[in-house]
Amino acid sequence: MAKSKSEETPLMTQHKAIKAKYPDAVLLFRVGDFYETFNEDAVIASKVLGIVLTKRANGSAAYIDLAGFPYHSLETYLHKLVKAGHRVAVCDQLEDPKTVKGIVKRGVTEMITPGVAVNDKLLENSTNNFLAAVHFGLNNTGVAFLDISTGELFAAQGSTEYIDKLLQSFRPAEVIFAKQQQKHFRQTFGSRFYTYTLEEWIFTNNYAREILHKHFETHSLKGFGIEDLTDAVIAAGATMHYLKDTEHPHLQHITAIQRIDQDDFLWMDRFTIRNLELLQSTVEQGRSLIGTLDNTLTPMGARLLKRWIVFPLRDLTRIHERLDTVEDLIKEADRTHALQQHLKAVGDLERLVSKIPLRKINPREVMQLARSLQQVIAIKELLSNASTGLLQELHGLLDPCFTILEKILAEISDNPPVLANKGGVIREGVHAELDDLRAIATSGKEYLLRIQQQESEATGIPSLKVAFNNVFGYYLEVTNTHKNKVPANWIRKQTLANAERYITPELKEYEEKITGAEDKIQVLEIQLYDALLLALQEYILPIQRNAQALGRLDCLLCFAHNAVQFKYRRPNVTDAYFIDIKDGRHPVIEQGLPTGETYVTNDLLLHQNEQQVIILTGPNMSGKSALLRQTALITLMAHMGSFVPASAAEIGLTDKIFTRVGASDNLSGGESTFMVEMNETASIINNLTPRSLIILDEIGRGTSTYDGISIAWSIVDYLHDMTPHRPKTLFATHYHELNELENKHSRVKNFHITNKEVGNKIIFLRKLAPGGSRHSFGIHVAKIAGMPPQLIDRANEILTQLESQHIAAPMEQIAAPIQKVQLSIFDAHSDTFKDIREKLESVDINRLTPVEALLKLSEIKDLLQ
Ligand SMILES: Nc1ncnc2c1ncn2[C@@H]1O[C@H](COP(=O)(O)OP(=O)(O)OP(=O)(O)O)[C@@H](O)[C@H]1O
Repeated sequence: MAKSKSEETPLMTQHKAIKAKYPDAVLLFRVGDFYETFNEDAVIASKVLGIVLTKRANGSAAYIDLAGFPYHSLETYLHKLVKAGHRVAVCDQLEDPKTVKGIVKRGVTEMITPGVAVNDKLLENSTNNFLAAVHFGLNNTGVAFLDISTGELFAAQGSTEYIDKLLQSFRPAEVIFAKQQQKHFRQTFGSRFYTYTLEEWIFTNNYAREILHKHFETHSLKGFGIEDLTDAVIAAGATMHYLKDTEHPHLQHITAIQRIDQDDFLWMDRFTIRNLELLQSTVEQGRSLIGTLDNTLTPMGARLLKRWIVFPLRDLTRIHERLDTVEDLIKEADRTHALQQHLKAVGDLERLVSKIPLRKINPREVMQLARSLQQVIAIKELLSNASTGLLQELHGLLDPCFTILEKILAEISDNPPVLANKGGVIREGVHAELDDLRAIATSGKEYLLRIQQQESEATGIPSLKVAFNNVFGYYLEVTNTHKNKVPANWIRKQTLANAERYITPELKEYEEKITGAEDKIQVLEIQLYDALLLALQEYILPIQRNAQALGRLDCLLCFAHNAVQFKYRRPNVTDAYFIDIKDGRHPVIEQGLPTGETYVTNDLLLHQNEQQVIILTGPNMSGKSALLRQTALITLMAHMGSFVPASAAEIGLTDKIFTRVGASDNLSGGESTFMVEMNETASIINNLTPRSLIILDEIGRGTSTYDGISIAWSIVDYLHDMTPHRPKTLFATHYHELNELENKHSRVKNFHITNKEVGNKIIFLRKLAPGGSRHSFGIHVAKIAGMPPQLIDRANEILTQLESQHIAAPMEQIAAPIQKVQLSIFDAHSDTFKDIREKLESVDINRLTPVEALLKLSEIKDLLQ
């Protein structure tokens, strides 16, 4: 039949049909030895990958854009496309082109998105790659986090604030939710994440349960403790659905759902995780806590440590268990050293085992898995006489899986090739037929060498060689100098610049024998390898248990290592209501100090009944923020079961740590507005308990001075008067007016960070001392920063003038900001708030200084309570 005018090629018709199923993904379309992209995909690929964009004829239809790359570069290019935020569908040839007439069958074999990736190049060893699903229910929000590369699946539900904290802790590479909830998601969580929306029916209870029951082969989700958490179930179901949607049907390595329970962990909201720089520094090239503490030896340990940091324990027994273990590991130094040596030789068991059902594990990785299991034998042996409960538990969990280990070692050769079809994967002696075929292949090869020698002698061509290529198989190569010696019965196949290539009937006869054997060897080796993988599949669960146990052991060994290396001490974590730190240091700053400088240590006591609120003043750059954060970090580390940077520390059990930093510290992410600062502060005040620790760093500075003082003042008032909670609070400020509060409240104490003035220079002593400070030396810091001398002189002049003036504070300046403060801060006192304002209006405001006005305000409030 004649082609109609606009008819495209069959290849493009096939491409169009497949692309229609993946409209929002870049389709990598395998054609021979290349992955090609067409049309809009080609434009993207050429831009992102820097490959040439060309045009190609498409039958009698319009020309199309085209860009491609060799198939063996897939991983490299995939990485670039996904990192650039694209979803990629890999479309492979599903038949051998040699055996098919006409167009080869093709289909998408894998879809890669930022949150669904198993390719090594896309993954970071020490970081999980989580896909998250979020579902807003009627009363709760559900979330699930799934890492297909490790098989871990977590689920939780609760308030949006809780889910926000979990999102900050797990830092998913991609978040999915229902299309209809898009606006809600943006309003609640902003645009911090790479997101993708799915149809609403996927986020339903029945569908989620159906998909989860089927996958886990259960009738309920009780075993995972999430049966009643409908929104969490929906989210977990959505993640599993998404994996199947992205062409990942083999998920036997996802063996459980782990419930995350808010009450099990010391609570830190997302602002605290950010402000304390737990996972990431807030400044470019700065160090985070994880960057300092992570001395783990395995990827499992490194990933787990990140979770231990954002989910510190809240259970005294479990904290002590970890501390006891760290102490024991330090004491038993020889055993610890041996454990470390064996752990170093363990591969990424979690990710290796996850590749089994996905059929992505190569022979070399199978061998790595076996060698890791051999280390398990040695580690288990070393733990056999462990004295602490935790090490005994780990000893019990370790299982070298002897049967499969022996099978791998018996069947896979010592140094196998990466690709199963390359030959040499299976050892000799495993399969009789394979051995016979190998004998033929090798003797054939030896024979070819003999031919080479014989022909060389017969023709007198010394440089003659037998070689092979894919086009005409085995051939004889003769350099141009000896061309004239070639016998007449040789058939010339190719002429090169310096040589000619020939074949002979004898050569072809042997070639058939050898290649026949080699083909059979390849088929047999792949069969045997597949059978081994099938057997290995039965061991997914025990190997995962090993991986988890080794991850925990690694974290504990890391704590022991840090304790010795950084001179950390065991904290005494008790159920008291105070925090008493002796010679505390900031774990991150102290490691980053230039050589020769030492960190100035400080003692700090926060006590619910005596020293509940500390107002900390001192010059700019003196170390206020460092002291605040080190107190929070020491408390947090103690709750992780780690030793701490202090000579001694008594840490009362803490259930929540809140940190807030004045707005101008957080200029990134569009979160620098004063409103955000106030929202954050309001959310602390509404969530406090007697075991909470609050770190406030220059709260109120995001607005005018009077507004700021008023807010800071009323926050301290409020926290002090919060009976019976009395949350322990550290408040650093440049508002020296707040020092007045010590006289007003029994549990508010002033401290300052000392400095010394030598001539016109300030030396920071960084020691904490009782009493408030009156100066911030901001102008001095400006001078150090290199401001021009004229500017500095002028600033000093203005400062002197201001200090000598009596600045009256119009009462509106005090009252107005209070209106601005979120009403939620005054939730319990909303009537009081109204009364305060009435009383305020009756005062002759023009006569008062700001501080007097605030005292008045406070008095009025007290009166009304
Ligand atoms: N105890 C200490 N020992 C040694 N160096 C310290 C100590 N405390 C702080 N520093 C160093 O001083 C720098 C400034 O400290 P920090 O940011 O805590 O000052 P600050 O008083 O909060 O300043 P500002 O009021 O300007 O925000 C830190 O980055 C650190 O390098």
